Amino acid sequence: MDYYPLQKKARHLDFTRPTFNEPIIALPENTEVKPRGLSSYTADDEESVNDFDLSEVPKAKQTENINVYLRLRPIKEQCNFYKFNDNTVIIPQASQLNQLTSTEKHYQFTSIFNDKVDQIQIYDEIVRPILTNPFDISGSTFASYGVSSSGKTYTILGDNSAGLVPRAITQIFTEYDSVIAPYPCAKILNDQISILSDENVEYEIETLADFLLESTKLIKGKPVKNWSHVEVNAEHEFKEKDSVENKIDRLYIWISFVEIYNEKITDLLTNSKNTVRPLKIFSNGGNSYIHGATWLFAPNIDTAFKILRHGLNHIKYAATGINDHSSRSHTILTINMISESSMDYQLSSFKFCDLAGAERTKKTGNMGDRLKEAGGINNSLLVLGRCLEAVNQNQNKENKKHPDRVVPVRDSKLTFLLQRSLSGHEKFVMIVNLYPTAEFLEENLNVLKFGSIANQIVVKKSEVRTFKRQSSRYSYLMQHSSMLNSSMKNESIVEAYESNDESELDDSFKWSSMSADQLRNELRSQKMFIDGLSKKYVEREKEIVVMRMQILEKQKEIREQIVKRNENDVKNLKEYYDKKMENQTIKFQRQINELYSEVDYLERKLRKYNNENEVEESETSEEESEEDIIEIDE
Ligand SMILES: Nc1ncnc2c1ncn2[C@@H]1O[C@H](COP(=O)(O)OP(=O)(O)OP(=O)(O)O)[C@@H](O)[C@H]1O
Repeated sequence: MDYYPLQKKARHLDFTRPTFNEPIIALPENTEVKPRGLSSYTADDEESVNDFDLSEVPKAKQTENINVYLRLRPIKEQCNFYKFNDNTVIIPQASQLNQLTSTEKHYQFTSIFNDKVDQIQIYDEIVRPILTNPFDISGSTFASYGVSSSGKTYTILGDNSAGLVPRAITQIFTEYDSVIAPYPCAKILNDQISILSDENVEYEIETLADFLLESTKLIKGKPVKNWSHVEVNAEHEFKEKDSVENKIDRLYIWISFVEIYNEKITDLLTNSKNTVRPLKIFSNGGNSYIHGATWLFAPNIDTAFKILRHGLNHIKYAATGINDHSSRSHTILTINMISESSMDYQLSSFKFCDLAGAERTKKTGNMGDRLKEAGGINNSLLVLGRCLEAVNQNQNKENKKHPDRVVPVRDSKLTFLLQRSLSGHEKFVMIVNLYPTAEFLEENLNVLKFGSIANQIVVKKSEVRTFKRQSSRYSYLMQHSSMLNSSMKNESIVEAYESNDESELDDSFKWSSMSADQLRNELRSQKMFIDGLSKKYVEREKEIVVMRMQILEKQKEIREQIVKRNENDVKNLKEYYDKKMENQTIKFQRQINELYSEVDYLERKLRKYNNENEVEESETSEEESEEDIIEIDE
C-alpha cells in the first residue's frame, strides 16, 4: 500500500518525541509558521468564567507543551493530499485543495504516526512512559479527536486489537501487582480522600458483586471484543515493579465510565435496574468532578476488564452515513489510582476520552435524532476548540496590557469536565485521528488546525496531589465542614480541595458553627478515621508478631551454628593433641630404646670386665700356691 507521498520517510518514524526547544525544520518561504487560530472558534460568550487562570502560564522551567499526536488511518486508495516533513509536520497540498485554500500551510504535531503504526507502538509511545511513573503527576487526560470513522474509538478503546484503555489497565495491574489493594479501604468521594469504615467497605464490595452479576446479563450496542490481558501483556512485556522502590504500601484502583450525549452526562456503570438520570458536574476550587457518578473498585485485572466491557456495552452507537457503529457520544473512562504509604495518600487520575466525530452534519447524512446529536457533538467540540484557541491567543499576544480572552470552559460539559487538564493542572495528551480521504478534505483541514493549535499551548507542569496522613484528618474535617456550609449556600460550588496551611483555622469556631446534621457527619467521619487507624494498628501488630517470629528463628539458627562450631573446635583440638601425644610417645620410646641399648652395652662391658678380672685372679692364685709349695719344700 504505497500511497503516501512521503511514506518512505514516514515508515522510518523512530517514535522519539521531539523537544520543543529544537529548531523547527526548514519550511518553504511564506509558510505560516504558527497558525494563530481558527476563525470559526470565537469567544462570543462574555458571561463565561475562567475557573483557573489559563493565560498566566509561567515561562520558567516548570512548563511543558500539550502533546498532540497525529495518527493516520489506513485507506485502500492512493492518497496525494498531504506531504510530510520529518515526522512532525504535515502539509496539505495546495494543488489538491485549491478550491479550499490558496497558500500552502503546515501543521506541526508532537509526532506523526503513519498508517503502518500499530496499537502496540501507539501505546508504548504515548501512554506507557506516563503510566510507568504515575505518581510523578496528579493525572493525565488522553483524548482522541477527528472526523467520524477516523479511528478515535479504535485508538482509545480498540477493536480487533486492544486500544489504549485495556493496555493501560494491563500495565497498571501488572506493574503494581504486589501492592494492589484487595479491599476498598480508601476512596475519592467528591474530590476528597475518604478512609472507609468496615460498613462502607462491605457496601462497596456488595455493590461490586451486584454489578458483576448484572453486567453479564445485558449486552447491547456494538459487540465488544473480549480482549485478553495475557495477550496484551505478551505484546508489551510489562514487568512487576519493586514496591520498595515505589515506596507504596497499598494501591487502590477505582474506575468510572460516563458518556456525554446531547450535553447530558450518563453513567455507563449503573445497574440496569436503576433509572438512568443525568449527572451534574460540580467544581471544587477549579477541580471539577461528576457528582454521583458510579466508581467501582477493581481489586484485580479481571474485574477491571469486566467493568470496561460493561461500560462499552452501554455506549450509544448508531449507524451514520459513514460508520455503521459510530459512537454518538463523548465517552470518558477514568482510572483513579490512590497510593497509600506510611507518610501519605496520593491520587493520580487518568482520563481516556473517546470524543464523538468532528464532522459536519451533512457528511453523515444525519436526520432527526442523528441531526440533534450532531448539533450537540459539534457544540462541545466547538467549545473545546474555543478554549484551546483562547489559551493560545492569551499566551501569544504581544500587548500584555490588553485584557485576556475569556476561556469558556463552562460552556460545555466536556470542557468543564476537562478543566484540570485544559489548565495544566493535569497532563493533556491529544491523539488527532486523520481519515485521509477526499470526502473529508475540508473537515480534515479543521481537524489539523485544531490539533496544531493545541500543540502550541504551554501549560504548567502537572502537580502531585497528596493527602498527608497526619494532617489530612484535620484538613479533611475542615474541608468537609466548609463543603457542607457552601453546598447549603450554592449547590454547584464546593470549597477548596486541600489546605496544608491549617495554622489560621479556628477549630472551636468551626465546631460551634455546625448544625446538628453537620456534627453527625463529623462524628461519622471521625469514626471512619478511627476505624481506619485501628485497622492500620492491627495490621502493624500482625507485622510485629511476624517480625518477632523471624527474630526468634534467626536466634535459634545462630545458636545452632555456634554449638556446631564449638563441636568442631573440640574435635580439631582433640585430634591435634592426640597427634602430639603420639609423636611424643614415639619420641620417648626412641629415647627409651636408646637408653636400653646403652644399658645393654654397659652390661656387656661389665661382664667382659668381670670375666677378665676373674682370669687374672685365678692366675695370681696359682702362682701364689706354687710359691707356697716351694717355701714348704725348703
Ligand atoms: N489505525 C487503524 N488500523 C486499522 N483499522 C482502523 C484503524 N483506525 C480505524 N480503523 C477501523 O476503522 C473503522 C472506524 O473506526 P472507529 O470506529 O474507531 O472510528 P471513530 O473515529 O471512532 O468513528 P465515530 O466517530 O463515528 O465513532 C473501524 O472498523 C476500525 O476498526
